[in-house]
Amino acid sequence: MAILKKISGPPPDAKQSTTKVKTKAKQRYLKRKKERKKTKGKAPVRKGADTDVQVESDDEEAVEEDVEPSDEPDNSPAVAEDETPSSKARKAKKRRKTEAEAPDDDEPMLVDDVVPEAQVPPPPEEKTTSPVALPSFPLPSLPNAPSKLALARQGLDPALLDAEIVDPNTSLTIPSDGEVDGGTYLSQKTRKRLKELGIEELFAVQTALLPFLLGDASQRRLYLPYNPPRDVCASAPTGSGKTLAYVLPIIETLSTRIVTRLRALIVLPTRDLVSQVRETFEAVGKGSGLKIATATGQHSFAHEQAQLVTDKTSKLKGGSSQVDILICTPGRLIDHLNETPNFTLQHLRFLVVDEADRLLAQSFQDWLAQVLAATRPPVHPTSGYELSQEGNLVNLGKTSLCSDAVAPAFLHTFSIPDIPCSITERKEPSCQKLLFSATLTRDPGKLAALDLRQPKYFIVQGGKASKGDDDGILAVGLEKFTMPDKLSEQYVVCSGSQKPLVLFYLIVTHNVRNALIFTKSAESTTRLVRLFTFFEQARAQEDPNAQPIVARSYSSDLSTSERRSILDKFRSQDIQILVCSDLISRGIDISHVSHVVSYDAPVDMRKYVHRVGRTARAGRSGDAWTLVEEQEARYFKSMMKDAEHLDSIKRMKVDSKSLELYTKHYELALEQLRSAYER
Ligand SMILES: Nc1ncnc2c1ncn2[C@@H]1O[C@H](COP(=O)(O)OP(=O)(O)OP(=O)(O)O)[C@@H](O)[C@H]1O
Repeated sequence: MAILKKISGPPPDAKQSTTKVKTKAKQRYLKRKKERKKTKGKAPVRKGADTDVQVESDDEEAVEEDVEPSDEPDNSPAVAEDETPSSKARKAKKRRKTEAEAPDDDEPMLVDDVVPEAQVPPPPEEKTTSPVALPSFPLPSLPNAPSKLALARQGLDPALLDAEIVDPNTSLTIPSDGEVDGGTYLSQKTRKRLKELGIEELFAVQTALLPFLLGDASQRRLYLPYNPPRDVCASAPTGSGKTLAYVLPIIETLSTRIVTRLRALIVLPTRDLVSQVRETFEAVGKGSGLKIATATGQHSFAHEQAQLVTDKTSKLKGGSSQVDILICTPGRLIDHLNETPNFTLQHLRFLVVDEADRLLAQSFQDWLAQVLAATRPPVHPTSGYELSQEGNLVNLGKTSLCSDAVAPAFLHTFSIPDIPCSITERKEPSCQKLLFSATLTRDPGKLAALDLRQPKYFIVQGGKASKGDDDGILAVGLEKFTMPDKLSEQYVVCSGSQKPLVLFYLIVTHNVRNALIFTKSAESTTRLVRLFTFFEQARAQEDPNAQPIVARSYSSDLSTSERRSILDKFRSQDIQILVCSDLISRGIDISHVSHVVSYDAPVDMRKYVHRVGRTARAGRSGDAWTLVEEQEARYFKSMMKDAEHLDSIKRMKVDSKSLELYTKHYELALEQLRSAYER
């Protein structure tokens, strides 16, 4: 605005009025001058028009040069001398007439009021020159879109630039016998155990993590108070063996323990996952002597307490753990932290957060902050001892001290005020955090809550990316999700009313016998299972040779024991189709799942990745189908496009003619469902 004002000069009104004043004053002055001349009779002869013009012109110049002389001509001595009374009267009459003829707005502008030329501010340039066009400025335009690389770099955690990008096809054969570990860093005993379990080689994520966690002998110790270990964040596709990537190092490191302390804590989002991970620990750690427990709320609190601690009566600074490894859900963990006497996390050597992005989003009782606080020594220790006046150490009776039960980093809690000694030296807790997920967030803001210590990132991702180069930065910065190698993905667009029929058609025509079908809610799982059961009955009635497919629902509506029984039946293939909510979209490992169907399309890419990841696990092949309602198609495609995944998912067409084959059975099933709900 300021610039515009400057350019355009004073407002037009002001300019006009200045011009007007000058012109009229000039006119009046010239008139009077003429009169004076006439009166004096100095020019009795009437001049020609040309001469008149000339005179006027001369006078005008004089006025231009010196307005001051417009001092009342009446007062000029020459006039005063020559004036007769009659001419005076005439002049006065003329002046009155002139003033009367002047327009109203001229009223205040008497000759006396004319601003002398010298005082008039110089006229702005525009007045005399032709109007100048406003300077033209370039039109505003959008800046160039930042490059992908620039976007990827934005806000990138510096630790991510140092991320190790692992090729998903990397593997390492586990040597059978003998002392040579073949670069696996696994003990002979563990290797033997793995062979018994049918595991012949390490998968990509395992080949990267084992050397990092076990390679350096000094880092394998239980306590590292002066050289605390670096934390680890691992992102690898679904079914790529992340569980063994932490189970193996934990078992190898803890097997050296002499006394039982809670040294590994594994936090998982669901009870089902807790049971599954426990099975892996038990299978691999068989014969290691390590004690494993779970806390999920499946059993009574007292029962769990009895499993976790030996002594609930006296207060022990170092705790009294009965277990080496605890696998739990966050809610129950907090309950034990707050209410189970002698349950302590001070000895933790490993804190594993599996499905980390999901757990970080879970703010239940601020569980993470509480857990992290429990692994750190208190800032202001309250010693259970004080010095008597005689200088003796007096036990205040608050705690029983058994020094070898206290973690080194917590020893200073026993220091006696004002007496410096070696145990007052601050030591770091030895707890190493290990984070895992197929969709691990790389947002430093979200990971900040974990207070990671020099985190080392491992990213299992295909392509030509490698550490530090542009592709590597793109790979880590843009959160691209990697799918299992042998996963084939398709989607079908159909109307909402035809969706169940399309699903049944696909199941029957593709002879699907091991499938997980995901719906959006627990309630819709039940309804869909009922409809499918009626459909199968209708089909069996028409064709006695047809083997009805058994489907069951699996959701949070069921009790834990019911869920376990259903999962067992599905694993043993007594149930062929499990219609489930997203409760088991993460982590659940059922090897024979051949198809995953998203009956209700997932609303975010993370959910999609975890759902489809229930098939094509551990190098097997699998199919993922997504049923997309017509009105959802645009959103679904844009979601895929944003994730740079649209090219990998193919559209499958199901024409209405094909559906006619089963329309009769479907309508019958619908009828039965309606009457079932009416009942
Ligand atoms: N080295 C290996 N050799 C053979 N099978 C393996 C190996 N490592 C893991 N597996 C098997 O691969 C399957 C998938 O492993 P796991 O459940 O750990 O995958 P994940 O990466 O945790 O997947 P998700 O992200 O879905 O939780 C399991 O059945 C596991 O037993």
